[in-house]
Amino acid sequence: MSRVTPSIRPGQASVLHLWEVTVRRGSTTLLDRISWNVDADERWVVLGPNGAGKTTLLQIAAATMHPTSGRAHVLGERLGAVNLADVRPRIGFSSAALATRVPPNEKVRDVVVSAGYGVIGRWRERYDAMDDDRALELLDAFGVAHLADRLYGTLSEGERKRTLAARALMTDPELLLLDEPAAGLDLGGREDLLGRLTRLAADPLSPATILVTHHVEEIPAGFTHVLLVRGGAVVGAGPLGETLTEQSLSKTFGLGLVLEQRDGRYFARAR
Ligand SMILES: Nc1ncnc2c1ncn2[C@@H]1O[C@H](COP(=O)(O)OP(=O)(O)OP(=O)(O)O)[C@@H](O)[C@H]1O
Repeated sequence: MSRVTPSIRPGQASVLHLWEVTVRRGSTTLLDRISWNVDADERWVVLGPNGAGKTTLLQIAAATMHPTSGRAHVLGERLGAVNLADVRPRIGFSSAALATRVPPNEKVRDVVVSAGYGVIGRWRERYDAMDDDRALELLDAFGVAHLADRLYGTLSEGERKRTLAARALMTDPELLLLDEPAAGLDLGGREDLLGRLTRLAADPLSPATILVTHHVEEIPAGFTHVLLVRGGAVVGAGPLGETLTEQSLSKTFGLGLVLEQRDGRYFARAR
């Protein structure tokens, strides 16, 4: 598949715009001239095998890492030209790395509400009743409001994932980043979470969303676009229906795959 041709400047609706973004660490190239644009009304899946560069890409999108070369605009701000701390509160981010940093003795409602201050773990910040109401509303949207007063450390893997997804939305972000939100969930937990993400995707008021996964089965119905990555480079990018094919998926994972689609969901197996 040919390299995606980028426009030079981000458009009006662009929330993320990468142009020839390369990330190197020593002699290793983590990302190799990635060009990619995400508009405000789009819901993207980033799909690729282990080590493809997905988490690195998400760190650029989260404004927590600079490219070694190339240009990255996040929410209209060019990385390197602005203080990244100004951009970060406008981004909701849920990841396995964050999950391990939440103190186990933190109340679930506080895990969510403390996102308003960009901190992990409630300390001396003052939150008003509206913040607490919003945190409860979001916990409810992910089906875990009944756990609001439990300690985070007592939650199951699936309950933690849902709590962190609620936290990611607490600041009403303009860009929502979900790194493997369904990893480690059982079948029921995965399907429940995907149903909630499908409803989120369908809401026109929801932020632009980027979801990283290894599995096509974890693509929520209603997501609109896919970025396929392998070896730090783009294999394909565009509307899901036309970009995610047996051929492109096989190329992304380096093996012959059969891909099936039913009711907006995808299923893959080795040929
Ligand atoms: N500081 C570093 N120095 C050298 N190589 C690195 C460094 N950080 C990451 N890498 C390598 O870069 C590649 C991309 O890593 P990344 O975590 O972005 O991949 P990923 O697609 O998220 O993988 P996974 O699906 O396994 O989580 C991996 O091969 C990783 O080992």
